[in-house]
Amino acid sequence: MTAAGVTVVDHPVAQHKLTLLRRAATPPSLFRRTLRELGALLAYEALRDLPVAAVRIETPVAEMDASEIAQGTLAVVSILRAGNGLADGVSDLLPDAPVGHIGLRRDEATLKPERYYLNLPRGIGRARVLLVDPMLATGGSAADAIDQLRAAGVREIRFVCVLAAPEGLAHMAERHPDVPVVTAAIDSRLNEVGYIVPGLGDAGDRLYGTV
Ligand SMILES: O=P(O)(O)OC[C@H]1O[C@H](OP(=O)(O)OP(=O)(O)O)[C@H](O)[C@@H]1O
Ligand SMILES: O=c1cc[nH]c(=O)[nH]1
Ligand SMILES: [Mg+2]
Repeated sequence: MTAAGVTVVDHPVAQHKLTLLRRAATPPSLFRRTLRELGALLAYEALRDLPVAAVRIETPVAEMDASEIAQGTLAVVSILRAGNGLADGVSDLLPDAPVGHIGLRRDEATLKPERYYLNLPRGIGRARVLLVDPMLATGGSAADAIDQLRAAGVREIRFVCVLAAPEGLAHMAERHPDVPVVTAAIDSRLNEVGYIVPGLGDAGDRLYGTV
């Protein structure tokens, strides 16, 4: 467990969508739509304590004190490629939050992440960052993405995934104990080629039909 905590979103709607993602027979079109919907549900839970600003508004009936998420409070960062499937759902929920991208690909032999792209929104150091990637397997990709966010001056980060392996959670606890993890499930283990078991396969390939 990470010191900052692991939240498993066990809501029936989230679990139903997770089952669709896990099924090998689910085609990319349904996988993409479902990952997007689950991204919104997981982000909703991960942002439960996001600070809001007071704002005076007029309803058709009266003036009142209301609350809103101020511009600059939140940024979303997606770990390419598969993270984009979740990030689209977060953008459905919070369309004004800027979205950054960190390009990482896992080397099939070493299972270590290789960097190939970085594009972060201006002023990201002042925002809380929701870092999204469906799979936390060895944890190498998430930990490296967090290293890059820290180097850019980000202080508060939450990591949202669909599936976490115990090995990935242990890696996060060691490298980034202050980063909370929100996931739809914790699976049993990694197999000999670093895939989550029972898992859902290669999230990027299933999202983009590149299997
Ligand atoms: O926890 P780890 O062991 O680092 O593995 C998880 C990473 O592997 C997958 O990406 P992949 O490298 O397959 O890239 P893709 O999204 O482009 O398919 C996944 O989306 C994570 O980024
Ligand atoms: O099971 C896994 C592990 C890493 N990356 C994936 O896409 N799936
Ligand atoms: Mg992949």
